[in-house]
Amino acid sequence: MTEHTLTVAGVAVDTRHWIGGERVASAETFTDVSPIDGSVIGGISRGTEAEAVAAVAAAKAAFPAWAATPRAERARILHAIADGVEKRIEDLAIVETTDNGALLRSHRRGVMPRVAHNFRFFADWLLNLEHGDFETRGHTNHVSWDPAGPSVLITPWNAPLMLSTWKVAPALAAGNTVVLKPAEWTPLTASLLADIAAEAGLPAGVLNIVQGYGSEIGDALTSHPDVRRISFTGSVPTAKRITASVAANLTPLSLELGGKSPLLVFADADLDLAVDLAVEQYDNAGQVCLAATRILVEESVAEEFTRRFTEKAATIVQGDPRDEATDIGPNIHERQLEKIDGFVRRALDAGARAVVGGRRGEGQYYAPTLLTDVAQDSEIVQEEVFGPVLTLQTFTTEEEAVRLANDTRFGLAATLATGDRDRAARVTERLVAGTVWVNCFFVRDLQAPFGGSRHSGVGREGGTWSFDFYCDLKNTVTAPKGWKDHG
Ligand SMILES: NC(=O)C1=CN([C@@H]2O[C@H](COP(=O)(O)OP(=O)(O)OC[C@H]3O[C@@H](n4cnc5c(N)ncnc54)[C@H](O)[C@@H]3O)[C@@H](O)[C@H]2O)C=CC1
Ligand SMILES: O=C(O)/C=C/C=C(\O)C(=O)O
Repeated sequence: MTEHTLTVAGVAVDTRHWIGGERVASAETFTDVSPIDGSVIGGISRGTEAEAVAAVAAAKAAFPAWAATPRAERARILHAIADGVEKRIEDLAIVETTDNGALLRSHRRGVMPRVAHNFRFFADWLLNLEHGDFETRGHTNHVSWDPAGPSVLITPWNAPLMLSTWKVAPALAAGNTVVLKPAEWTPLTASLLADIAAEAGLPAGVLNIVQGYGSEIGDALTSHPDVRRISFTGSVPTAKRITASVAANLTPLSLELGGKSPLLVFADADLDLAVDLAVEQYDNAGQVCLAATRILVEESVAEEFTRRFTEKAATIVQGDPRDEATDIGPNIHERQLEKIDGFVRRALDAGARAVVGGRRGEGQYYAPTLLTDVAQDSEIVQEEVFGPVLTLQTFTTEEEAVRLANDTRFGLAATLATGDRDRAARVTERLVAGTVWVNCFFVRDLQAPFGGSRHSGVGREGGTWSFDFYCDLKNTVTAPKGWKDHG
């Protein structure tokens, strides 16, 4: 324990950066606050450009040796990190919940096991890399995956360790070194990951973590000429800024951004299932990029759907995310709550009706909200709120349903509730979305491509898409003749 250690729910967390295998403190700190009750968790090193540059230098220095480390050894260390995550699931879960307010039970049973899986999955991916050689007019083509170099990974607060390790694990497996910049509202579990990685034997400089405000250190990271890959999850405005900053170096960029995804409920659907799917969109207090926040219901069942939805929504337990019985915790930050409430106020002023909720609760909690009487071109239908706010619109034909579903600038996901397979196939084909769920939601598999079209992102993550992004793919074509030993 040092003066830089915080005790968070009984867990020791270092508040400094992790650069070149050492803890580095900034002269200044920023204050980390728990959304559960607004209490101050403590001061975290407030990174400067100098520390951002030092982290890239450490990643650059460590790159040749890590890239040359045999695959089996890289995979072994990644599995050791997964072991470390599994041993510390309880610590990681309670620290994450304290920091971002998402449900403790989800962190324990779902999220942190997935964090370990991220490392195991990409370790195994590395060991099974293969693209069979193939021939062109007698010449042999051989594909190889060269590590790309230092990679900057910038991550958000809504699923901090899960979304960070989604990037860290494939980058490390591919042989890249990493500078991770966690979101300033949720800095803690990244620091624990540094401890776990060091204990697992990850060499110094292979994983570096710089804490701080994106607005202060983001450009230093993303415009750095030694950075070979950048992967970002977060908002569209920040993505645009990063895109501009990488232009000088043409640094390859992966962007996973927001959404305004539809849930289409057809009259032939199992209505109870459709209602369950709709209420699920409040999970994590609506702070999920994939959330289907626009409910589109076929006119003939809209009244009944709304009745059942309202009944079901009334049973949602909102409160302390550490309680097993809680369904929805707080929103991340006062600033975010003001943003959410602003969206709702403006929608109500414009004539929307709050069938459910429509106001702030105590502290950092926002009442689960369903708004009807909203126009397709209104702000509340077009913009990502990132809070527990859903809209409900109706349609009368399949054609209209598809048109409304596709009519935003996003294209991340879509969910269908229908009892008709042919309809599901027809509609799915016409939807602009990176993921379509039919009669289900949030069934996720790391093998699947994940990401969005239009303003929802650039590129895909998951499986081969993540792994290949962090590599310089090379095809070597060898002639059949010319070898001295063959004459
Ligand atoms: N798609 C998603 O998963 C997410 C979407 N959002 C959306 O963004 C809205 C605003 O949330 P914010 O926290 O402000 O998102 P943000 O996009 O500003 O933050 C995400 C990450 O980007 C970093 N960042 C900020 N400015 C940067 C810069 N100039 N260069 C490099 N990195 C920078 C932040 O420090 C953080 O680590 C939300 O209301 C929501 O609509 C936010 C988080 C996640
Ligand atoms: O958990 C997943 O598989 C994906 C989660 C993605 C988000 O919550 C996000 O990017 O906001």
